Amino acid sequence: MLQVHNLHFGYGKTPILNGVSFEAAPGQLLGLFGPNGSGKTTLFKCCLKFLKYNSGMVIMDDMDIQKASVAQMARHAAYVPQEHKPPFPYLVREVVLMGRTPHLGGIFGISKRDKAIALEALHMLDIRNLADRAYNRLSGGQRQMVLIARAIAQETKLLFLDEPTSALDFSNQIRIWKMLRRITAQGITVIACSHDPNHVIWFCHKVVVLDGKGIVIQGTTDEVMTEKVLNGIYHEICTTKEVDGIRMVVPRGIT
Ligand SMILES: Nc1ncnc2c1ncn2[C@@H]1O[C@H](COP(=O)(O)OP(=O)(O)OP(=O)(O)O)[C@@H](O)[C@H]1O
Repeated sequence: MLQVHNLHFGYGKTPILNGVSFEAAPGQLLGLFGPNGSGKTTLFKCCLKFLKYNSGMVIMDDMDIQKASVAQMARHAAYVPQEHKPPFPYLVREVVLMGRTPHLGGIFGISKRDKAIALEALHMLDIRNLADRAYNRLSGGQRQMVLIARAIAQETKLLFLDEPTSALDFSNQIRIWKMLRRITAQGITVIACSHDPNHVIWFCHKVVVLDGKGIVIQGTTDEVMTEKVLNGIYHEICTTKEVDGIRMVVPRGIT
């Protein structure tokens, strides 16, 4: 569970998050939505203690993150950044195994169980075939899936994903969003940024919309992802349609 109370943060004198408050319950997939530069990554970084917020409170389960050590944070939350390219040619299975670091047991180091969990995460993402490839020689989309596998292997109750399918083909996008929905059914809380309103409508339970100053609106996906709200964000270019019972956003005026 994640609770954010009245969070304030700015870069220097430029405020980005003004009194941000929201909650993501166990088993919820929460979408973080808003135009470029609206503060989504900044909010993630504040929640993960990569940035020090000016005031407010972030609670993970029962833990106030201000009082948490790095090791405690890593046992509570996994993070998939937008982009990550390490300089060393680690193998994919080594990168995924790094997700186990917060759980490694002292002198015993990596156990058979850790290896099995990492392997299972590769299976879940359907990328076992990449296990012995050098991570820094993969395509952007392949790297994105490896990072998601690493986060799954970390076995945390909270997952933060920054545009998790931005580099993926259509089929992999849908596969990954479905998988995120499946893991929420196990009680995991997933918070994911997305620029695709359809992904938010189809897969998220709740959504928080940011605008570079704070929250514009939040609520269930049906309440928030309306034509009116989307046209406010994207300057009147959206229309919503229903196809086979599935609601979708399409751009106006492209024919
Ligand atoms: N280190 C920094 N120093 C100063 N300003 C920053 C810094 N990082 C981000 N910003 C600014 O803060 C604002 C929010 O950026 P952020 O990356 O959080 O937005 P975002 O919603 O994640 O954007 P995108 O969808 O484009 O990834 C932007 O105006 C950005 O230029």
